[in-house]
Amino acid sequence: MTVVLKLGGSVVTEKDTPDTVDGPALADAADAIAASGVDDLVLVHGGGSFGHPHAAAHGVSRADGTREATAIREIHGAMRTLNDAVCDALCDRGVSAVPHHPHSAGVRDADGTLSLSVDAVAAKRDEGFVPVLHGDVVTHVGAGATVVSGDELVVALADGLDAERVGVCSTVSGVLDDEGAVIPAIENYADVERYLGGSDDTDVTGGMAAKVRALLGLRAPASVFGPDAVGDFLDGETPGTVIR
Ligand SMILES: Nc1ncnc2c1ncn2[C@@H]1O[C@H](COP(=O)(O)OP(=O)(O)OP(=O)(O)O)[C@@H](O)[C@H]1O
Ligand SMILES: C=C(C)CCOP(=O)(O)O
Repeated sequence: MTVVLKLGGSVVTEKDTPDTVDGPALADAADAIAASGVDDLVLVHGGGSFGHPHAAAHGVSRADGTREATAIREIHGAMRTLNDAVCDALCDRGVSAVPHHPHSAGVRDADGTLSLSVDAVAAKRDEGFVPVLHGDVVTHVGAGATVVSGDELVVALADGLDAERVGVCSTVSGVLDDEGAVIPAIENYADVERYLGGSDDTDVTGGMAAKVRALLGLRAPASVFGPDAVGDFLDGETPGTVIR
């Protein structure tokens, strides 16, 4: 049973300090993953204070591209640095985490549709590794290169690998209503659109609104939950908000 789990960039980084890992938060998440014993696991992490400020500085988003190789390398390089930190934290705890960089595995066509080759991800999983992907910058036909969010990768991986469970860990304990209460389940974007905003920090991919929209497109149900619930999710529980 394949499980796809995204660790939000706002969880594993200090999102208001550029290029800074949140060491204790990353350690907690890595501890929970190591303790879970889930072996068919594919991980994704977001950009946090690594990808987003560099993308914003170059005017690059999911829709606005760049043709500057230096900009592409800077954004991708920042994400590789964060990916190294995430893989290090996992390997230090005995998890066989290996990097998988979407920049070399994905492409957007002219209308923005993402194609992500999942064969190499599946092969890593089948060989007992835990592939660790990340939000990145990918070639975009007609636009140079644009940002791909970790949430889009979660959708592509979950469907491409026929995952049975999908988890998205953010700083919030779920999708919240206007009184700050966790919405238990979402089946329709229009029902919750009025509650959904962008991100509190520099975020070129859209915060919770884009997250919910992307997860509603999944075949498998997805849970959105906070950092304290990673272990519960991996133990088979459904903390936070279920999106189906
Ligand atoms: N209705 C809502 N419920 C919960 N969070 C919301 C809501 N509307 C907006 N948000 C914001 O969405 C943000 C979570 O999305 P964000 O994209 O920042 O998280 P992430 O996935 O952890 O980070 P990253 O995009 O760097 O990976 C939070 O900052 C939160 O304030
Ligand atoms: C900004 C970059 C490069 C990645 C964005 O990924 P996300 O934080 O999952 O939206």
